[in-house]
Amino acid sequence: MLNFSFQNTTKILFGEGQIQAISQAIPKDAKVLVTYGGGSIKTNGVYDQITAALSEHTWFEFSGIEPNPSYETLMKALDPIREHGIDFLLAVGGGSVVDGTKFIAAAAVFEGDDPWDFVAKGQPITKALPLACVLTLPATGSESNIGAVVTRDGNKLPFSSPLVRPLFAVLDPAVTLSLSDRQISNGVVDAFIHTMEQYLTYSVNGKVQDRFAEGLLLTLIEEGPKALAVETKNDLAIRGNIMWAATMALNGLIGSGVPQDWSTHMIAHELTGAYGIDHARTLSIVLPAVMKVRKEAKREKLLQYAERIWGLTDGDEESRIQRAIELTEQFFTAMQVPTRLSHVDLGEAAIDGLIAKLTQHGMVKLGEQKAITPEISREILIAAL
Ligand SMILES: NC(=O)c1ccc[n+]([C@@H]2O[C@H](COP(=O)([O-])OP(=O)(O)OC[C@H]3O[C@@H](n4cnc5c(N)ncnc54)[C@H](O)[C@@H]3O)[C@@H](O)[C@H]2O)c1
Repeated sequence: MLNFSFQNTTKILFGEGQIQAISQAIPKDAKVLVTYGGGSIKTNGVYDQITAALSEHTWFEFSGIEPNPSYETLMKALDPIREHGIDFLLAVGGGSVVDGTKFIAAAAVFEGDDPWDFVAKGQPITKALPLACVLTLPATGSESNIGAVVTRDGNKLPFSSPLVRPLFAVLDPAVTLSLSDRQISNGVVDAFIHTMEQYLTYSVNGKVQDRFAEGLLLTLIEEGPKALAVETKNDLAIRGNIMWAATMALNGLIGSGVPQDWSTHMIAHELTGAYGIDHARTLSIVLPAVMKVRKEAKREKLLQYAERIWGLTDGDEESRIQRAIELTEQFFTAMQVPTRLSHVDLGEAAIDGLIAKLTQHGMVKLGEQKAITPEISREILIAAL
């Protein structure tokens, strides 16, 4: 395997009732800003649990962080931070709220002209307010990683810094019971594709990473559909397995010491940026096409994936790979997400604009071998039609 250094400092507080643990986990003298989204936490009891847990803290709130959080919304949080001398951020929500809060944490103490510079221009983040989170939607892994994605004027861009890694993350599977089927699907598929981005590359004999990744993929394939089925959807053990799988899929562990792809994400971000399609639903469209177009470069891993995930050992290599891609698409369909651009009413006419945006965003050498040029991205989008 490749050399690596791995450190994940986020303390995980897993299990039912763990929200109350934030009363001890946040310093008593902190001035806390609780950040959240559109208010689902007010109807599912999470807000009340936060209020009870913070009864001895000084805290304020900032709401309205939307899915695919926007720069404009996030910048509004800087006023209450300055006004109240906030020195600790608690994100309560899904990946959008956690990502948005990471941006706020760095923007609040940014010393340059415009915080967008650390997103669009890669200006280094040298400080950030401490943050932690209560996760309400298992999907992104943002709760214990250093990444975030923010959108400005249709440009959806990632940034990362160890300084924005949450100090702790509460993972209570019970808070996911209020999720809609659509959000459950999105979360399972997002976690699945995070795993694939770090697994389906080329072999460096990283046996531990591969088998951890395969364990996550198998868990998501086994438990994902159960979280949608009427008889099992409220089963907390199923929710718990999905929640922990999603965290583990993108906390740095399975990606350490192995090549990583991320072309599916970079191409898919343009679909969200341009058309506002849910993150996971863009990934489920792009990944099968990446598997098809990059079949040769990924051959060895595709065969391993076919055998270990789908039990495919009969037939020639080509037919096993083909079948593994079909089964991946069938899994996505079972999870009720689209697998073609046509499923979201997009056709060939959209492709020029998406390629122009990718190029504008510097996404011109994507993939584990940096071999995916805009021309190959075009092939991928055509394969996804
Ligand atoms: N930081 C990372 O490593 C990383 C990785 C992948 C994706 N992302 C980004 O994360 C964002 C997507 O995050 P997400 O998939 O977690 O979804 P989300 O945070 O956008 O939430 C989706 C919807 O679910 C609702 N919701 C959340 N929890 C709920 C609950 N318990 N009950 C009812 N409704 C609830 C939200 O209000 C929202 O309307 C995208 O912007 C994506 O690009 C970040």
